[in-house]
Amino acid sequence: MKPIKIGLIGLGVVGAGTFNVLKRNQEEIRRRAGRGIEIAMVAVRSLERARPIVGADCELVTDPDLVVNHPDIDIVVELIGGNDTARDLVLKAINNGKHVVTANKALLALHGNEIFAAAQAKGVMVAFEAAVAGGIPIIKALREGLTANRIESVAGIINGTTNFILSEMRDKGLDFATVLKQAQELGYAEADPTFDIEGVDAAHKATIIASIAFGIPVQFDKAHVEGISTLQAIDIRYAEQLGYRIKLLGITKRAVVDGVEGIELRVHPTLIPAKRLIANVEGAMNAVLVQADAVGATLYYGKGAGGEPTASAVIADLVDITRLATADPECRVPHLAFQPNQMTNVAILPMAEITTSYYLRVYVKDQLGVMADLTRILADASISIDAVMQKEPGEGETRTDIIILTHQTQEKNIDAAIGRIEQLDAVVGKAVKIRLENLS
Ligand SMILES: NC(=O)c1ccc[n+]([C@@H]2O[C@H](COP(=O)([O-])OP(=O)(O)OC[C@H]3O[C@@H](n4cnc5c(N)ncnc54)[C@H](O)[C@@H]3O)[C@@H](O)[C@H]2O)c1
Ligand SMILES: N[C@@H](CCO)C(=O)O
Ligand code: NA
Repeated sequence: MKPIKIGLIGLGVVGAGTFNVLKRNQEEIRRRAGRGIEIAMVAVRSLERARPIVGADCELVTDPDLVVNHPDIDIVVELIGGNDTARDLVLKAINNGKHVVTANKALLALHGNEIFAAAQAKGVMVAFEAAVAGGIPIIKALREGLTANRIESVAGIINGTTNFILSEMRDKGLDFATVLKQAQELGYAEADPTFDIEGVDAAHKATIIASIAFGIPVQFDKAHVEGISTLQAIDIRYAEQLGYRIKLLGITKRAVVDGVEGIELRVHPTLIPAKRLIANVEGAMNAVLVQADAVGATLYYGKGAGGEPTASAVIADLVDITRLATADPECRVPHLAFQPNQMTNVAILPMAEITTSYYLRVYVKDQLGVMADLTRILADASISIDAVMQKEPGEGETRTDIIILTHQTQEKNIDAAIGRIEQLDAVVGKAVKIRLENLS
């Protein structure tokens, strides 16, 4: 059988990784796919930089339209990132009857519904394993391996850059800016690293996960997104003293509020008990914890970023498409796990309605009665306390930190209580609130 022909757009970290792995393992991959996978054309910005990577035989162009319009290309691999051009190119490729592989989570989180509908109409596949947790086959696991289950929740460390930053800050006491620079040099960070730091990249991935886990459309605009830029080193230390690690988690889970089913979809720094496996995922590594009714908890761990780990996922998609290209479209795995006409409209819940536990840090004047005031306000709001830590004021200081861990309550309750706490005379400035998940 003749090799399947690939057109690659973008030869950066992931593009070059894909080229290298395909070349290195081509014989093994051919034996698995049933036919060869050949990169026939690559669209790049700089021909000079690309030639040494692709070698003499591959056609190099600077116009990506030549790739998506080429009659002999079967699969277009989009690895340029961003939204507008990538959306245009992917839709053109689909309309030209080509299958698409993309690592672009931003594109799918924002335009996935449109892209999957177009692909469905044309009978082509859009594969995106690399878009979520890079090399970890989490899309495969959720869409296929766990297909018997009702999925209850997914919680993951799904941004390598921020996990690397949090780990290095905690372990080595390095400052934020130094570690971010290292993450950029190592090829983990997005072109715009604020996407990593502010939780946007993780929210793109969580949005895609929510859709596949629960059979709902992709709805990035409904996700709650908080990053690590305002996280203070002192809270990482206090959390550790209380037996917790702070991780940036992407969380999506089923919830019932006032008898109505909803879906939580949120990204924020989260305290996790230090003894949990996922709390010990360090550096740029990713991990995704899935709770499902039949299988129970399963944990997926590996490299979520970097050229070759991400290429591993891109090429797995190429092999899948190669195997399924001639199959009846009805028999292929649905893009979002559920058949397109079986998606539901369960609403994403507003943050006020979500339920979790909390870490509170309140900076107080060290005076009699302040602890009693804090506990009374929490008791009035029916919020029970799990642990309290009061720090001794430093030498010559009259103010100190009180740290409280709460049991589960709704976000609107804790916010109302914090409002009252901040009005106390003894309380200085704003309270720090960090969500806490036991992830048992
Ligand atoms: N780097 C990772 O670890 C990683 C992991 C998973 C997913 N991703 C995703 O993979 C995609 C690519 O990421 P990357 O890290 O390789 O980025 P990158 O910046 O290293 O590479 C992108 C390349 O595309 C080229 N490019 C941009 N516009 C182009 C155009 N119109 N025509 C031709 N070339 C063009 C750029 O010159 C650059 O070489 C992004 O969507 C990213 O979110 C990256
Ligand atoms: N910037 C992303 C790349 C992988 O999607 C990360 O740090 O995880
Ligand atoms: Na993946």
